[in-house]
Amino acid sequence: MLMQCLQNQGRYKFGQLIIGYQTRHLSIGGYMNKNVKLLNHTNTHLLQAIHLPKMQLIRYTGYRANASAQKTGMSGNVIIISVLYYGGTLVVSNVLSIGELTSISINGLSNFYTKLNKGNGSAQRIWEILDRKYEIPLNFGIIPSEKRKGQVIFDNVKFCFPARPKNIVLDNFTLVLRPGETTALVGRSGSGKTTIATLLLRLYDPLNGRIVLDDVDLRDLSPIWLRSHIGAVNQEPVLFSGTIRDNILYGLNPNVNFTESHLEEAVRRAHVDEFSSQLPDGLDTLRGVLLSGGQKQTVAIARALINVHTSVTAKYIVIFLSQNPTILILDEATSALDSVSEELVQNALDELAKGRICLTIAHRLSAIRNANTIAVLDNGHVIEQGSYEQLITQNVGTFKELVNEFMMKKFLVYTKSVQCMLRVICVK
Ligand SMILES: Nc1ncnc2c1ncn2[C@@H]1O[C@H](COP(=O)(O)OP(=O)(O)OP(=O)(O)O)[C@@H](O)[C@H]1O
Repeated sequence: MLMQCLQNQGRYKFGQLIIGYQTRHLSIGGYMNKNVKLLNHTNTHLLQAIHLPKMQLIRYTGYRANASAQKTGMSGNVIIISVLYYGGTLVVSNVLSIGELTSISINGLSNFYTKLNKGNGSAQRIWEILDRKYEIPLNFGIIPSEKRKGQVIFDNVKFCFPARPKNIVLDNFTLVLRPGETTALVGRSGSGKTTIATLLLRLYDPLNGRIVLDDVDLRDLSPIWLRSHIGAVNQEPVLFSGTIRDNILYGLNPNVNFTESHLEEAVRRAHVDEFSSQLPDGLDTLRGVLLSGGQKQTVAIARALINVHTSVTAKYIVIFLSQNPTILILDEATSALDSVSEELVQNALDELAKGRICLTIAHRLSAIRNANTIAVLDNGHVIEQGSYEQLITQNVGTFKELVNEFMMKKFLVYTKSVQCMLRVICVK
């Protein structure tokens, strides 16, 4: 109701609505902890990225939640007093013993007290998050008058996360992402691939060096403008409570000319329909958060796809959404899919990447084979770079090792499944 009402009044964007969604549940004490969990560190970035820190709205919904919690508390008290009053009359008329009445009251009181404490703890966490100061101010920086088509350059970037200042993640990292080209990042786990995507989204600033988009340092650009030009699908797409449809459409600019057929096409191409059609309410099934990892990824891909399609006539990620993104980040976007769906979805993503600056991070060969350039990362810098054909023909090198390891893993999986099949046949 609240969301509908505010949306009708055009007081905030659809993405903001999600927070309304989350906080709305605060009024139902039992759900409080579950929903507050969503507001963790990563999601604070998410809020930044989808322009959510409109404190007014969040505070508004926070107050609403607070008011609702108070109402719940008060109604609880009224119920207890009524029970005591009515129970007292039953005791007087010997229908109920004092012991029975006391057990009912103590039970009710302890439930109420537990919920009250849970509510207090959760509300505190929300306020802590709302009171956080953003290190990267959102409403600051250049908003270029025209859409950028140029290249992204990571120029001698050095970076470590503030939480681990001694762990240098990137050192002397230099890479050029060219418009219309797909650049794939490969490397062992922990080599810094996702960190590069994080820096491109300007969730952190480098310690040394710079990242430039069309000769402009990202630090000089408006973060809101920058993020609105980046589309991303990541390893663990964040889905909110609400329907699958809400999760695909969230962040979609309400002013764009969106039609149901755009949604249907994105759903079909991302293969969301394969599982949504089995659900009783299809795309309108609630609790999008209960989907499997692979299903969540398809929903995130549908998000990215719909933004591209609606922008043709008329807004990732998973997490970040943008209207016809100039830059596309695919961070293990198909890692949770089975091999058949992976191939189909990969084709859709390859098409999505056309004409954009695409940064793809993947462990699977199928996701990088078509990349124009593959950069192999080790200890935070590029050690090998070239096309798939160039790198694969090298006799030695990290890329070759990674490919061999990948082939070996694939072979082991294959032999295991053959063994299983043979066992089933023998048992039969
Ligand atoms: N938020 C964070 N705070 C502190 N350290 C972090 C944070 N995120 C990542 N790291 C560290 O930074 C290094 C690089 O992590 P990153 O996620 O970029 O690696 P990756 O190459 O993407 O790995 P994977 O292939 O497993 O996803 C790791 O040592 C990791 O522990």
